[in-house]
Formats: sequence, C-alpha cells, structure tokens
Amino acid sequence: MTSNETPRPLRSLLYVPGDKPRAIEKAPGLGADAVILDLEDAVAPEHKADARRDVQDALSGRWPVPVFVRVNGLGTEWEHEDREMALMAGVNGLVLPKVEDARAVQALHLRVPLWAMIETPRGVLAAPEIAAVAGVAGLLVGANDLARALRTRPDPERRPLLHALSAVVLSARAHGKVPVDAVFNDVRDAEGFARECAQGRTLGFAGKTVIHPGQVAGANAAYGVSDEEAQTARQLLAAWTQARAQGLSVVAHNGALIEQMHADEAQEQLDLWAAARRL
Ligand SMILES: CC(C)(COP(=O)(O)OP(=O)(O)OC[C@H]1O[C@@H](n2cnc3c(N)ncnc32)[C@H](O)[C@@H]1OP(=O)(O)O)[C@@H](O)C(=O)NCCC(=O)NCCSC(=O)C[C@H](O)C(=O)O
Ligand SMILES: [Mg+2]
Repeated sequence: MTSNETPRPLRSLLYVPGDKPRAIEKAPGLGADAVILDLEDAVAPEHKADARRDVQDALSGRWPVPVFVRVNGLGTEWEHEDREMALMAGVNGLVLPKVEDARAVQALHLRVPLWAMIETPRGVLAAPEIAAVAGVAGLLVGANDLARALRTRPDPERRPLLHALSAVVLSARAHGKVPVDAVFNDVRDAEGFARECAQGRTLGFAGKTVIHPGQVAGANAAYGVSDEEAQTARQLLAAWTQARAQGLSVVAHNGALIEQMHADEAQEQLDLWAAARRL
C-alpha cells in the first residue's frame, strides 16, 4: 500500500444526527466503514447540550467501526465542551467543520486524528497547508456549505465545484492524507447517488460521506474493490512478476503497457479488497 492510503477502508462515513437516539442506536449495524456522530449542523442550537449528552452516552457503548464526532466549529460557543466530551469519551477521531486556518488546527494539539472539513472558499485555498498539519488524518468536503458560499447553482455533474473537489484531493494526496467526498442530499435518488460516487472515485477520493442507511451499500460498492477487480489485479501482478523474472521493467499485459506503478496499484487494490473482506 502507498502512504496515501488508509490501513483500513473508509468507503462510507455515515453522518448520524447527535439528537436522534433511534438513528444512533442503529448506526453501528448499518455497514458503514465509520460513523460520524454530528453535533454541528444536524443539531439545532436549543438541542446542542442534550445532543452532547446523548453522544457521550453512545460513545460509552461498543462500536464495531471507528466512531468520530463532528464538533461545532472553532469560535462557536459549543466547540470547547464538544471537544472535551468527545476526547474524554474516547472517540476515534474528531471532525472539525469549516476549517480555514492550518495554524488554528495545529494549536489544538489533539491526541486523536482530526478530520478537517473543507467547505468554505478560504478552506479550499488553505487546503494544502491544512492537509500538511501533523494529526490531520484526512479532508472531508462539505459541498452544501461550499456551494452556498460560492453562490453556485445546482448541477448534477458538480461542474461549479470541480476545481474545489480536485483541490481537496490534490492537497490530501500530496500529504498522504485521506480525501473524502461530500454528501449527496437526495436520499431517494439512488441513480444520482451512484453517479456521484463514481465521479468521486474517478476524481481520486477514497470514500464518501453519507447521510442515510440506504446510501451505505452504494458507497461501499463504488469505493470498494470488487472480486472481479481483485482477480484482474492478481493477473496483472502475475504478469509483472514474470516480466521482472525475465529482467524486464516494462511489459504489455492484455495489450496495455504495465510498469512498476501499475503493479503497485494492483497490490494496493488487493490490499483494499482483503481489508474490506476482513471487516
Ligand atoms: C435525511 C434524513 C433526514 C431522512 O430522514 P427520514 O426521512 O426520517 O429517513 P427514513 O424514514 O428513511 O429512515 C429510515 C430508518 O433509518 C434510520 N436513519 C435515517 N437516517 C439515519 C442515519 N443518518 N443514521 C442512522 N440511521 C438513520 C431512521 O431512524 C429510520 O429507522 P427506523 O425508525 O428503524 O425505521 C435522515 O436520514 C438524516 O437525518 N440523516 C443525517 C443528516 C445529517 O446528519 N446531516 C448532517 C451531516 S451532512 C452536512 O452537514 C453536510 C456538510 O456539512 C455540507 O456542508 O455539505
Ligand atoms: Mg457543512
């Protein structure tokens, strides 16, 4: 595996509102690779304190997958208590919304991995520095906030956001961090969701944030490695091994050029396939 990949797959990261006990109760069993208990935009100001208590209770239980908390943003009246609660409760990672300043992230000196949300124009421009901060595990796109801030119009192909999406991938990958794509709002539109997952994977994202149980399997499939893809990777590696044994450093396999980087990529695919099967 290259340094740009996570040791375990993060194909789907399921947001769960911190003030919805039924959803929290269901979350561990829904097949998502990680769960994000949300204290930010999914929770109204008057429910923040209750939601924080509910999330604290939930974190005391057993979680079969990594569980993160999205705390309220830096400078809000809730940020400090959210963070203290999540850290004390032993969360696996903190999701920090609307990150714009690498120095502010650095100053937190967190003892758990931080997932920085890039969802403002300034955040996009600062993404390379934010991704470079030690302790930042990955960048998550917040496309709703970003579209609002940029005054873009809805577009099924996300053309107005493509520059920002690629900037996030580029920044994360440059520093060996994990880029995670934004949520897809229409939970009834399975076709649109699948299209957006495929686009995100093509752009280089490692996984997708999702908001509904019905989106988990689609994200896992789109960002996972199928049995067929694993078999293709095995065949490529076999051809490469044979080529190297003959002292070759470039060979045609099924009519297409392969070099060391293709073998590395095939190995990475197999590692991901095996890791997903272990889950
Ligand atoms: C989107 C929803 C509001 C839809 O809710 P609803 O219509 O009630 O869903 P269903 O009736 O279809 O639910 C069926 C059952 O599934 C459970 N459920 C629903 N959503 C979740 C979930 N996210 N996690 C776990 N379980 C869930 C329901 O409890 C039902 O269970 P049962 O009672 O047994 O039938 C809703 O899905 C929802 O609230 N989703 C999460 C929204 C959220 O977290 N938003 C904040 C993060 S996204 C964001 O902020 C964007 C970003 O910052 C940006 O800028 O882009
Ligand atoms: Mg947002």
